[in-house]
Amino acid sequence: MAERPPLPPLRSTDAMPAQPQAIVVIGVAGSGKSTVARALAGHYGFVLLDADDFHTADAKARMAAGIPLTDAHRDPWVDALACELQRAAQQGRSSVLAFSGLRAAHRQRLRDSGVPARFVSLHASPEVIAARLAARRDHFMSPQLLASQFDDLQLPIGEPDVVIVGVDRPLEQVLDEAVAALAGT
Ligand SMILES: Nc1ncnc2c1ncn2[C@@H]1O[C@H](COP(=O)(O)OP(=O)(O)O)[C@@H](O)[C@H]1O
Ligand SMILES: O=C(O)[C@H](O)[C@@H](O)[C@H](O)[C@H](O)COP(=O)(O)O
Repeated sequence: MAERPPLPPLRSTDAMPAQPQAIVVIGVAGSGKSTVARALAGHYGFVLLDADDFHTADAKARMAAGIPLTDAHRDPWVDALACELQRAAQQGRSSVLAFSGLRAAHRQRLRDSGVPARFVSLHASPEVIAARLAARRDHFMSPQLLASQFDDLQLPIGEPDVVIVGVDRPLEQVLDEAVAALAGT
């Protein structure tokens, strides 16, 4: 992954359970999943997993060419992510996973991994996200794919283990809200 700047420190006020668990940071491309997941992993002392690191070369080439993944492409990738959550848990480690999680069935696949999971869903308008994607460098994902990302997004309405965080504000505020929302779950 590309080098990213250091993040601001967070207050560590919330007690996290001893049983290994997963926090899954979801949202469309450019919503801030990798950035927020990295900060949360540091905050809680959890293992950081980024779903971008588990794509095949073919899948990355497809996205770089501006062709969206289909669910048939995503299915084995999500299976591999569920295995990674299990692997960390078997080692007694909790994890934070950055994962698009656009499809309800794929969120459910991670729940079905057996690792207790909570989700942080990052939301902003297409205009805000488009500006961030346009400014992002050194990433395989074509900014042209944003429209298809919103088309494929099945909002996590009625999923009680999902907290929704608006990201149209400075990162420090996004992180504070995510930590506070997770503490309330
Ligand atoms: N709250 C924020 N305010 C401004 N820029 C942000 C914020 N969160 C993330 N970014 C920037 O937006 C871009 C996309 O973030 P990234 O973490 O790569 O998103 P994703 O993993 O969801 O594709 C990056 O350049 C990142 O530095
Ligand atoms: O960081 C990003 O820009 C995105 O997460 C990007 O990497 C892509 O969206 C997924 O990895 C592919 O999966 P989906 O087609 O399910 O979004």
